[in-house]
Amino acid sequence: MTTSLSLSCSFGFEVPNSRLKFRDTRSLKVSCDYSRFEIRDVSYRPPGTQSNILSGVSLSLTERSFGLIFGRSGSGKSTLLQLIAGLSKPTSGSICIQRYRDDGSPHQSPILSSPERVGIVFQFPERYFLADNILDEVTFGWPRQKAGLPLKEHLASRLQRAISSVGLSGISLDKDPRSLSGGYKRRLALAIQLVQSPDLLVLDEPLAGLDWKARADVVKLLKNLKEKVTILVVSHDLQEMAALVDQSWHMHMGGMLKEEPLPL
Ligand SMILES: Nc1ncnc2c1ncn2[C@@H]1O[C@H](COP(=O)(O)OP(=O)(O)OP(=O)(O)O)[C@@H](O)[C@H]1O
Repeated sequence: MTTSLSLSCSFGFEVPNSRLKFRDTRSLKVSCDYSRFEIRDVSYRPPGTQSNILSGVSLSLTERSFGLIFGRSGSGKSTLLQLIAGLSKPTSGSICIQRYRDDGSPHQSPILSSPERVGIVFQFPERYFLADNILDEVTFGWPRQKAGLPLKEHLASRLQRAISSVGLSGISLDKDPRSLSGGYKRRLALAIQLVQSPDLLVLDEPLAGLDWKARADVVKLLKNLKEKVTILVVSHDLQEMAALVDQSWHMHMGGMLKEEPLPL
């Protein structure tokens, strides 16, 4: 006789096999909470202007899934990413992380999203590299002299995790970031954000300007990353991204967002 033990996934809790077989007749159920990243009725009008760029935008993305926003140029996609990353504030509405019980009921009051919880990789991130070696580029802004040993060890382990999760472990950290190939520059841009352990990673056109090989390389990397972090992408490259996408939204002109399948 075998019994199924069903385990549902939790935030920050790895369950490699979701169904385990046991020699018993009793059915055991172990279940856990999950989180969703939520945009609730957000509108945005830039200060000093008369019309909204975004109007009543709502979106809900389950943790460790991959969301994609597509739409015409000028519809408001990049503006939405900037609000999500905390670079501008919504005129109305809220952006938060909501925990749910496994029966779907909200667990507690939502936590308002803050810039530390979100990593953003802009279009052509390599244009913003400042340092002349990879280590300085990734650790830019970290405490230099004052940090004690425990903090330094903690930062070093985060650095190691971020570097290896984007497949840069084999590359010398002394290397000039500008000498990397196009695909590796994108890996570095992702590592810079991952080192902050964000809850959400937002990427604006991650494949733009890359050759076919680097594009395939970045898609493969994103497939691996989505196991570890929630990802929201703005992209025109729908065909190449399709296999990764769990949920998709169409940004219509006038900044109105609707959940729609990819138009392939
Ligand atoms: N600060 C601002 N003040 C006034 N208008 C703005 C401001 N920022 C963006 N816009 C306008 O808002 C609209 C949406 O811009 P946004 O860059 O978000 O579009 P997008 O969908 O990301 O376009 P693309 O795909 O070309 O990047 C555009 O018409 C843009 O000119």
